[in-house]
Amino acid sequence: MPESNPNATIVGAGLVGSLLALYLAKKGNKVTIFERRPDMRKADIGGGRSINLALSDRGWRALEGIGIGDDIRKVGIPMDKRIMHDVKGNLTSQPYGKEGQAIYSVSRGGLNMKLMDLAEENPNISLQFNQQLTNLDLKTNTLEFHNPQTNQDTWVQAERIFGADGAFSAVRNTLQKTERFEYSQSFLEYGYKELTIAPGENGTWQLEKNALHIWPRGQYMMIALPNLDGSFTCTMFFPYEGEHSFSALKTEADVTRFFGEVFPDAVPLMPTLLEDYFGNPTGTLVTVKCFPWTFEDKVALIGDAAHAVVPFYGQGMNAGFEDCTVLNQLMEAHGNDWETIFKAFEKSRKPNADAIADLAVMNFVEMRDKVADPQFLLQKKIEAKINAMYPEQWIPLYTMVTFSPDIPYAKALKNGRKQERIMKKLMPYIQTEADFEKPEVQEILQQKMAEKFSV
Ligand SMILES: Cc1cc2nc3c(=O)[nH]c(=O)nc-3n(C[C@H](O)[C@H](O)[C@H](O)COP(=O)(O)OP(=O)(O)OC[C@H]3O[C@@H](n4cnc5c(N)ncnc54)[C@H](O)[C@@H]3O)c2cc1C
Ligand SMILES: NC(=O)C1=CN([C@@H]2O[C@H](COP(=O)(O)OP(=O)(O)OC[C@H]3O[C@@H](n4cnc5c(N)ncnc54)[C@H](OP(=O)(O)O)[C@@H]3O)[C@@H](O)[C@H]2O)C=CC1
Ligand SMILES: Nc1ccccc1C(=O)C[C@H](N)C(=O)O
Repeated sequence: MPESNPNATIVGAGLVGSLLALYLAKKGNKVTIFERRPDMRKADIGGGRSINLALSDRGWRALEGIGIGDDIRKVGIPMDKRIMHDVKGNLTSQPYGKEGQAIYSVSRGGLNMKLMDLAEENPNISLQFNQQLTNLDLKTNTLEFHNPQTNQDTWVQAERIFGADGAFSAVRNTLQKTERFEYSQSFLEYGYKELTIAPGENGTWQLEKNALHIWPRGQYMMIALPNLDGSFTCTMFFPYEGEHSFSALKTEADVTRFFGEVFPDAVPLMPTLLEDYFGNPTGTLVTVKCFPWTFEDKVALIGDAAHAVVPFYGQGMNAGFEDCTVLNQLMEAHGNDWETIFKAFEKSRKPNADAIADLAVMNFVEMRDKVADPQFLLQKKIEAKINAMYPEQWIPLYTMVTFSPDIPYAKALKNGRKQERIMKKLMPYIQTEADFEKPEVQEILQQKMAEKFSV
């Protein structure tokens, strides 16, 4: 029993679904969003487990496209460096980019609610909460939603459906049953747990505010991102099994002893450690790849539903927001020719989604292990010098991914691999920053750069 016939039906009012609605409405579409959860602005349910997120240039570009970049920037905390904490509490730091470049810690719930507010203000967007997609019939483009609060089911016949329903997407589940649909999911043998560093007196920050803090411990790590109220949200990435693992920490005494040994400078700042550790769920870490992302001119996957990546580059949402930027460009180029838009969308985005998936896994090794190695930090300083010498040809990988919204992820990955090969040749000659000036180093560098190295 069809109930309505909107132009665009979005499943999921998460970060990407809410932003997508604004872009679609801007292009004259009438949009209805169906969200499984209650309205987070009314219910005290927060914004999910990860309470802050790192927002960077791809994300900013998409937010600026709907005119809210400045509003969000006001409530974001710039983090211009990593600060590493060793087991004795000694600190080292590594800048993310050049002077003035930073990633921003923003509240996940705050950002999602802001996007929902804007969507609700728009007369062409309707938001429906407590509507869980339970069935999708691709022949008739009919969606079935279940409202767990009223126990009622609703059927909606849609013209065009966008699956923005996250890493465990129900829309994708339906596409999986179509012919030749490629799908893979791969879980890390690690989970994550969110913990808290409390605010200091009068809402001050007990660690350096404008930094992302890392406690790299080889096979595992903890990180902390600042919040506006002076607290930090910590995330512990830890194996499920093994000597140092979730399964090995069973009692309060286990947790107190282990954290005291491996994160001694953080523990005194974490008065709710035991409450958080035993009260918060252990999250899974998954990469999902699939293809195609679209079905005829009727259905498209977007955001995590199309490409869930592990969180270690802080790019999942940024990549989903970039999907919206690209879709918007395609709507501008092709008007209402949705078949062309969908085909071009998946063709352009798929290689980039695959690349950020690989980059994210690589960044886990960098964060939990390499950043503790002085030789790695030296290499990063040398790369900054090469960048200063060859600003057009040599842009550090982190900068290409994070601060260069025009360089596709796939190109960044390819160039990053080339750079790594060159660094492997140079670093054996370099023990200090001054060694960069050595003639043999300069000679190898010039020779490699001459071999047609361009971004
Ligand atoms: C620990 C962690 C840290 C992260 N940190 C960062 C970071 O710093 N920077 C960054 O860019 N990214 C980060 N990410 C990734 C980021 O969270 C995701 O990429 C982003 O949330 C994807 O947005 P989305 O809208 O596609 O999916 P989601 O945010 O998951 O939204 C999906 C929405 O769909 C709804 N939904 C699900 N199923 C149904 C259904 N059947 N019917 C109706 N509605 C449904 C959900 O309730 C939800 O509201 C992190 C992820 C994790 C796990
Ligand atoms: N790439 C990654 O490693 C991960 C990414 N994310 C992304 O982070 C964002 C928000 O996270 P958050 O709000 O915490 O998400 P949630 O974990 O709250 O939401 C995901 C929902 O998906 C369902 N689900 C199905 N299979 C699994 C599974 N194996 N593990 C966990 N959940 C599963 C659960 O629904 P039910 O309770 O009905 O079974 C769960 O409530 C989302 O974008 C999500 O896509 C989240 C986790 C991992
Ligand atoms: N937001 C995150 C969530 C989980 C893990 C890492 C991040 C990061 O942002 C890491 C940052 N880009 C870094 O490379 O230091």
